[in-house]
Order: sequence, then structure tokens, then C-alpha cells
Amino acid sequence: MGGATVNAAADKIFRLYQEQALNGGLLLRRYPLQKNPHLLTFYSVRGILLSNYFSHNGNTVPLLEAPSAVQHAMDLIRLRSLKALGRTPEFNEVLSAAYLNNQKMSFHTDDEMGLGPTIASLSLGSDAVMRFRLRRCKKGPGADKVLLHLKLTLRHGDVLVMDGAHVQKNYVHAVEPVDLRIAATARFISPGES
Ligand SMILES: O=C(O)CCC(=O)C(=O)O
Ligand SMILES: [Fe+2]
Repeated sequence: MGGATVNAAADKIFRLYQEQALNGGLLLRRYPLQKNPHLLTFYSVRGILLSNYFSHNGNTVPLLEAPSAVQHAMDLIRLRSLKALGRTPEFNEVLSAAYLNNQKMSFHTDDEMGLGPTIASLSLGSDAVMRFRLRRCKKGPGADKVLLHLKLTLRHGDVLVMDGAHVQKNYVHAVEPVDLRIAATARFISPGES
């Protein structure tokens, strides 16, 4: 959910992410692709709802001290998730990934322990192709085609909502941006699982 007419907020957040990454306020970190294909760069916020912590590479600071890019991202995700679902899902964390130089996120599922059933991600920057495939393993020629369930383009300002634990249980997803892109993903994680 987004579109040219409602993207002033996304423009601002994208600019803030880049400014705050440049000036050191937001310490984005890159991981070697082979070692951590899932997350290339991440920044994580533990929100106001339960634990009230902002976390970055294992260190935590209160959400209110999180860079404004991350806080605004959370606000926009909440707003657009409400429009998409008719209710505001419970989120207490934002995980941000920056894709540079042809990086992509290969097929994975977000079914980590303690993760809530609704995950919503805000796309910033270049378009990306997102694919959903059945999680069930199928081998042999043409298997990819059979298992491919959904292919969509994520555009700047779009908020994609994965609603329900069954999404992670039954499907894996992959994201392949065209160029520089940042994704801010809001999730709910039980306090015990940090
Ligand atoms: O880049 C995206 O839009 C989604 C990222 C993702 O799937 C994840 O962080 O688990
Ligand atoms: Fe994911």
C-alpha cells in the first residue's frame, strides 16, 4: 500500500535512513553474504509495547533514543498496516535491511521462535521483486515453477503485510531489489526471545 500521491512520508524516511547512516547516527552493518545470507545489514528496534528497547547488534537502547528514521518507519508501517488489515497489529521491533550492490535476500521464512503472527515491511528506494514459494521441498526439473506461488513488485512506500503464522509455516519468501533499497520490517517478538 503506497503510491506516488502518498509517498512524501516514505521519501522523508528514506532520506533520514541515508543521512543517519552517513552521519553515524544509524550504524548499519554489513554481513558477509555467505555467512548470513538472510540479513545483509540490520538495525533492530525493540518497541514501546513490551520491552521498550532498541537493539543493535546485541546492544539495546530505549526506543525513544532510536534514530528518527527507524521511529518514523515504525509509525508509517503501523498506519499502513491499519489501512490494510482494519486493525493495528502488535509490533515491538523494527528490523532494517539495506541492500547494496546487487545484494538480495534468498528464500527464507521468518518463523523465528517467539515471533508474532503479523510481519509488515516498508519498502524504500528502488523496486524489488518479492517471491513466495511453498516451503515444502520439491526437487527436479520445473520444481521452482510448481512451487512459486506469488510474485510481486514492491515499490517505494509500499507496506507489505504478512498476516498469520500460516504464511511463515507454509511459504518461504525472497526479495531481489533492482538497486539501492532499504526495507524496514516491523515484527512482534516475545520479550523472552531476544
Ligand atoms: O526486503 C524486504 O522487503 C523483506 C526482508 C525480509 O524478508 C526479512 O527481513 O526477513
Ligand atoms: Fe523475511
